[in-house]
Amino acid sequence: MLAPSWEEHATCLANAEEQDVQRVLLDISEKAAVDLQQDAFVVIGRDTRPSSEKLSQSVIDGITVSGGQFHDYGLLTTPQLHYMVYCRNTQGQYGQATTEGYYQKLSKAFVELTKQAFCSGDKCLSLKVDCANGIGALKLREMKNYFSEGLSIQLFNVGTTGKLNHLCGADFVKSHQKPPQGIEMEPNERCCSFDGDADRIVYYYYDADGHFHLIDGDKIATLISSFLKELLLEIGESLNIGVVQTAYANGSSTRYLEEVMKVPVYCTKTGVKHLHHKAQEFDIGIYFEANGHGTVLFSKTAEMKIKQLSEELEDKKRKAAKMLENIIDLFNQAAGDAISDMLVIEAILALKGLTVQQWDALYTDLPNRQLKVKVADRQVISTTDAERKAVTPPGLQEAIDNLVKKYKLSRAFVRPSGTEDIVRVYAEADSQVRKCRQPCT
Ligand SMILES: CC(=O)N[C@H]1[C@@H](OP(=O)(O)O)O[C@H](CO)[C@@H](O)[C@@H]1O
Repeated sequence: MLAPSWEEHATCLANAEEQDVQRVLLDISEKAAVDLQQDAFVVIGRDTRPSSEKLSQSVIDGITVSGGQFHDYGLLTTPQLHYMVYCRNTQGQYGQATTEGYYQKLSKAFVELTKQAFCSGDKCLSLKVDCANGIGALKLREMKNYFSEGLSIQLFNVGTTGKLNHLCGADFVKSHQKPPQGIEMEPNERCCSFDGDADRIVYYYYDADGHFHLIDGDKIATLISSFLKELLLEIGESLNIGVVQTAYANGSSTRYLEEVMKVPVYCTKTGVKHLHHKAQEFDIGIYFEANGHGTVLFSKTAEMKIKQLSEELEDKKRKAAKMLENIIDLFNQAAGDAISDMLVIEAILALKGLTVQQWDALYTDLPNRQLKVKVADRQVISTTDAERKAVTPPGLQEAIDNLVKKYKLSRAFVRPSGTEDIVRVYAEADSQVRKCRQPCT
């Protein structure tokens, strides 16, 4: 099963009285169609933090004393662990449940795609990757020989000296809107950052004038959506596409997707489980949080149709259908995955012949700020409309509305964080120049 739904189930359990646990478990197994007669099997993976080894051993001890079965993969990125579970739950149909299987599946699709971009075979992409001093560094190092034909990567912040996510990684780059420490960047050079467990990715570059440009999850979703839409147009198939975002998506991205690309956009609550579930409603569900966490899900119908067309169609149309087939294999459909997303993005840029600047120029982000505020009790704030409107405390939403209406293309919201004891405040508008009530001196 996919982890997001289990998170919900775990919350359910944590809130249950002891005597209710049995009933809750039965309810969960019914909803998730789990056969309780079957022997339990636990898939274990861990990251590079010193605590992970002990935690992992405790899980193994617990399973062993209760007579359960398990497979310990040792070091894995979070999305690789999701991939292993997905492979096992589909009896190997999705892929082979080994790191070798993961590397081969993704690399094969990537090399096939880039071969089409570089027909002469004499070109190769190059990219600098900030690994946030996390597990991504180990896994990319293991994997890079599998795709070296199409992409040459240089790894930074590989964990030999620096601390996990400290002054580096996708979250640092996104929230500070500046490059990580420890990476050497030349003007117009394409770079990306993973987060510590390699389930998020953001891109960035310095322009010739020394300005830093961040390309976040919204722009990643836009690049992917436009590529997939073009391919569907080419093969003449009208599969149902949906893009799923959260309230943190920049207003420019939503407008671009809806008004220029004519792709339907949906907003869910923050947290990848909400986006993942919504994306499952489409033939092709593209979901990304602005912070770079996301993937694309293809329905069984879409997958079968594309496979059939890649056999039936001819010439350019067949080529487009083949590309779609490889793109399906290249996306980790179990969870958002920095390695898989990186390979998808690199393949699309190569196939479309786009530079990082051209990709960035698809639309201009509205200036925005996101702050954390410590309050005595964050739960006094409750929200509605996918967390875009405050319901309580009374008067809060009116106060926000009164401020927001003074600015053009403006939007702001507050919500209690689901992961930290803080309230998050987000605001965007057409300009970041402060409007003075009094004439400025
Ligand atoms: C604004 C923001 O980035 N929120 C993050 C953060 O959730 P909060 O509920 O906002 O604390 O952590 C989540 C889990 O990593 C991630 O999915 C989400 O995008």
